Amino acid sequence: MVKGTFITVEGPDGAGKTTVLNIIAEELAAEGYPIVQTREPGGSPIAEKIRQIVLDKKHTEMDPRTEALLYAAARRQHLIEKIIPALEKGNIVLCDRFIDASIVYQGFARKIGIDEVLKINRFAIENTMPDLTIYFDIEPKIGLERIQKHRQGEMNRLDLETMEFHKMVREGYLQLLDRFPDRIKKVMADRPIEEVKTEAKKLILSLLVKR
Ligand SMILES: Nc1ncnc2c1ncn2[C@@H]1O[C@H](COP(=O)(O)OP(=O)(O)OP(=O)(O)O)[C@@H](O)[C@H]1O
Ligand SMILES: Cc1cn([C@H]2C[C@H](O)[C@@H](COP(=O)(O)O)O2)c(=O)[nH]c1=O
Repeated sequence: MVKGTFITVEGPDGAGKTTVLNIIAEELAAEGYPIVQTREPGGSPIAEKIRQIVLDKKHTEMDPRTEALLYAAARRQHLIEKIIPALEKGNIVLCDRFIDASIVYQGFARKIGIDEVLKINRFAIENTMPDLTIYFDIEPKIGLERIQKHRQGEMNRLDLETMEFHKMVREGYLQLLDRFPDRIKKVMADRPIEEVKTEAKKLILSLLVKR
């Protein structure tokens, strides 16, 4: 039986997910919570190798379905090697992106189709879904400007997509938010880091007290 709590963060590129998750993970760990922080694509040795392939700027010829399969494969390996064992031990797993990213980026923005992408992801995750997903909402222009300003050298293949693609990503997330209001909670991410962190942490703590 799974004893832990599975929490994911999602949102357009540059929304501040990683920055805020790092702070929350550190604070919760210092407060005594058993935290396992991880990310997608990646989070385990094999999945990190897949990450290098899928995000490589040189791979401009990658087919959308190949891309979707690589994300799903990385997800499967990460789940089996890291997420499920951590949940079985009763940890709180904080994961930077998960299945919603595939639904939005590959299903919606790449136009493969949400049902097609869901099918391969159901195969990958069986029935392990997050207990809570915090969606960091931001206009893509602001998110991309943040990335360009602070970490231009680290722009990956997806960051370099068209503005139209990034607008579709946000639109896709907003549709998911409407579809799964019990699981996905929105935080406005175009505010100072401290404010975004406080609101996201509140959502996490309110879930933890219920369990
Ligand atoms: N609230 C904020 N206000 C201003 N700058 C921010 C804020 N949050 C994060 N940043 C900065 O924006 C940049 C992108 O942040 P971060 O890498 O955390 O975003 P992300 O959502 O994880 O992006 P990606 O999904 O592309 O990895 C970083 O350089 C970070 O310092
Ligand atoms: C899990 C997942 C991710 N993506 C995209 C989203 C981002 O543009 C990159 C990951 O980079 P990050 O700096 O670690 O956020 O990959 C995707 O398209 N599909 C997915 O399933």
